[in-house]
Amino acid sequence: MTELVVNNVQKWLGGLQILKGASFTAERGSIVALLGASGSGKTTLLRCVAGLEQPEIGRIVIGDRTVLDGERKIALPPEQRNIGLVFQSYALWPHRTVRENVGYGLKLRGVASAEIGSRVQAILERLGLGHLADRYPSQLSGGQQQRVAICRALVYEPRVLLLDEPLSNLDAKLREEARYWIRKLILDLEICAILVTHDQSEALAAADNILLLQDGRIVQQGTPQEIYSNPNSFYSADFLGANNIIKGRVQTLDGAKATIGGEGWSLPGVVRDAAGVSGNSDATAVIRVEQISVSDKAMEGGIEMDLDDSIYLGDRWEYRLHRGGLIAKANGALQIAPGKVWAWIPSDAVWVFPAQK
Ligand SMILES: Nc1ncnc2c1ncn2[C@@H]1O[C@H](COP(=O)(O)OP(=O)(O)OP(=O)(O)O)[C@@H](O)[C@H]1O
Repeated sequence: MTELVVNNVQKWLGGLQILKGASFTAERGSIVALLGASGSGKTTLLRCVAGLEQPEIGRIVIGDRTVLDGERKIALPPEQRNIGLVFQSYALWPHRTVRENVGYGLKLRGVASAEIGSRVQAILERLGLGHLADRYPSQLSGGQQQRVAICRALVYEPRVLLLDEPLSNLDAKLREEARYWIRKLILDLEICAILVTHDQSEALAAADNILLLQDGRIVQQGTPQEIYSNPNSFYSADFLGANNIIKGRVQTLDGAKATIGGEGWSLPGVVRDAAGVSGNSDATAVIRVEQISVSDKAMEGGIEMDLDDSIYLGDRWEYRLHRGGLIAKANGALQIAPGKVWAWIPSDAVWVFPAQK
């Protein structure tokens, strides 16, 4: 069931158009990640859904209620939107206990104190914080503070939970755990969550759908698998994964099949964005690092390359390779001595795009 509809949202700030017509939908029991480079408009889009910014143009529907309609001049305030908000900074009140932090919004809305008590206790128990209810934020770890911020947003029983970089203040291990339990919580509660992040691994691991933003536009949307393995532009291909970015010239072009090459090298590949790619044009190829396999034994169909170094990374080795002007990185389980090697690069993993600066 669709819980959130965002249609052609456009927003100007300081005389500049920051959002240039964003449209998407989000379903109950799912997480949508807004992913993109710094300044691409992720936070502004989230703030528009929250009601903290009023877009000049567009329509936003939460549940069955239109909360924004630029044409009809409808713009409901945040407290009438049935949303929960979690900020990067958590924004807890330092002089209020955990229980008071979580219950304060209900009190402002005139909910009876007995009901506040039971709702606050229930959500604290659910997130494993029941025993910390009387502590102050300064007496909690970063991870616990983050859970309190999420409790405070969930205690309203919102239809849509809006999370702005909620994990970025946690250390790497806690972050990995948090994205797992937050995802589970949202699916269990059968609500819908919008997660702003600039961290691709967070979006890939936590979201059902990813919206990739560039310069105020959603340039691609899809499941994590679609976005990762089927990018429609150089920006999408480059934003995700660990990549080899290779500059060359189109040597042959036959429909979507292209050969790209340079001094002493040539690779068959597929054109992913045809605009600007033609016979003999400059081009840029993207090859995910994990797509290249390397062996010190001759491989049929492999290309001969020089291995300059094997670098130990703990869970794998990183190979530094070159052939003429072609420079690439690859991974493998074994150390390989510098010298002649063979690299296997499937042609459908060589993604050819128009030349990038
Ligand atoms: N109040 C404002 N007045 C003018 N420009 C603004 C204002 N707020 C944001 N911007 C600009 O809007 C653009 C988008 O900002 P936004 O914070 O939405 O990006 P973001 O993708 O969330 O970036 P980040 O990952 O760095 O938080 C940026 O260029 C920013 O400078």
